Amino acid sequence: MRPILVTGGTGQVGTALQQLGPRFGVEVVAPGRDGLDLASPPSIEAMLRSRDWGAVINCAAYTAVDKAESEPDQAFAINAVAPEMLALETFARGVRLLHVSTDYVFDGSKNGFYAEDDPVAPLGVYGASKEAGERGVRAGNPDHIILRTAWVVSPWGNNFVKTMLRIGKERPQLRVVDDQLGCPTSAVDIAEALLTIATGKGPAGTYHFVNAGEATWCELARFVFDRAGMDVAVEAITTDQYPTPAKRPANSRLSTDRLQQTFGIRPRPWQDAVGEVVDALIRGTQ
Ligand SMILES: NC(=O)C1=CN([C@@H]2O[C@H](COP(=O)(O)OP(=O)(O)OC[C@H]3O[C@@H](n4cnc5c(N)ncnc54)[C@H](OP(=O)(O)O)[C@@H]3O)[C@@H](O)[C@H]2O)C=CC1
Ligand SMILES: Cc1cn([C@H]2C[C@H](O)[C@@H](COP(=O)(O)OP(=O)(O)O[C@H]3O[C@@H](C)C(=O)[C@@H](O)[C@H]3O)O2)c(=O)[nH]c1=O
Ligand SMILES: [Mg+2]
Repeated sequence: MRPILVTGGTGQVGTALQQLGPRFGVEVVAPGRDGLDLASPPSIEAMLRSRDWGAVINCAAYTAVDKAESEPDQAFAINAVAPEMLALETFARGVRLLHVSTDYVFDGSKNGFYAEDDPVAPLGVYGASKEAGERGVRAGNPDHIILRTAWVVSPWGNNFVKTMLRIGKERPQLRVVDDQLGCPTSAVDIAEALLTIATGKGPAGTYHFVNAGEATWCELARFVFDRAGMDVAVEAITTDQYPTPAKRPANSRLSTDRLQQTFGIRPRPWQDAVGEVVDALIRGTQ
């Protein structure tokens, strides 16, 4: 297969894609922001023109959920404007675009797991910017895959597991919200799904990929300390007791039925995936 271009090569999913590329027998080219700046249309155009790409995977994003509330222009520039430009540029070259999106496009009011066609209604700027990005991708390139995922963890970059391990070392007691339900997901598993799709022939459209099962942030925190063998007491609190600039959905569990049926991808339980991440962080290996 021709090489795959990955944006956001220094991020969690971008790093995982670089690591997995060889296993799929494909060259993954994954520049960081200095090699490909999504805020710069000429940078995007030049990178698209530089090689005969087999597919483009957009992993770059403005992911600071709370900060986005006070920086909406920056969030929309990277999460909405740039993906539409990538869609137009890939469409012009006959290249498939795989775009990673988020559970935060939903408002959390559903009882149960969200399907791809459920109505979106983001609660905050980050979610709104990602939702706008989805529309830009659909409008700009019919040959797109929008892969929504959630609660990404890995040994790299910033994520909830790393935050917990860090503050758990500083304090023997933590308070963590127990009324937001979601699907913790490993960046490595997302990368595997993306490469399976990118190197296959399945139909364009919107899909959900998360690890199997569900958890609250509090349950996830307790799992992490248990796995790490750390004696940290985690107090379950409500969202009201932990005020943040951005509102987050109370339920953003995603159903992966469509992806399983279409691509035969079977997500493993989040406990297996997150356990692997915790083990790697404790060992200091990646
Ligand atoms: N993290 C999560 O929990 C979730 C993430 N997602 C989505 O998954 C995708 C991947 O997320 P994840 O790997 O966690 O993200 P990270 O925050 O780990 O990485 C984001 C990447 O985007 C890059 N980036 C930001 N701004 C620019 C820019 N102007 N030009 C080029 N690159 C830029 C960052 O570069 P730099 O290092 O220089 O800042 C970094 O490489 C994103 O689309 C995100 O919205 C979906 C659900 C959950
Ligand atoms: C650090 C901390 C957080 N929390 C709460 C705040 C929040 O409701 C929840 C998660 O906090 P975080 O800020 O780590 O997670 P957050 O940045 O909201 O994570 C999201 O990131 C974006 C990019 C996504 O796309 C989402 O899928 C999701 O992964 O935990 C506590 O209750 N106690 C704590 O000590
Ligand atoms: Mg965060």
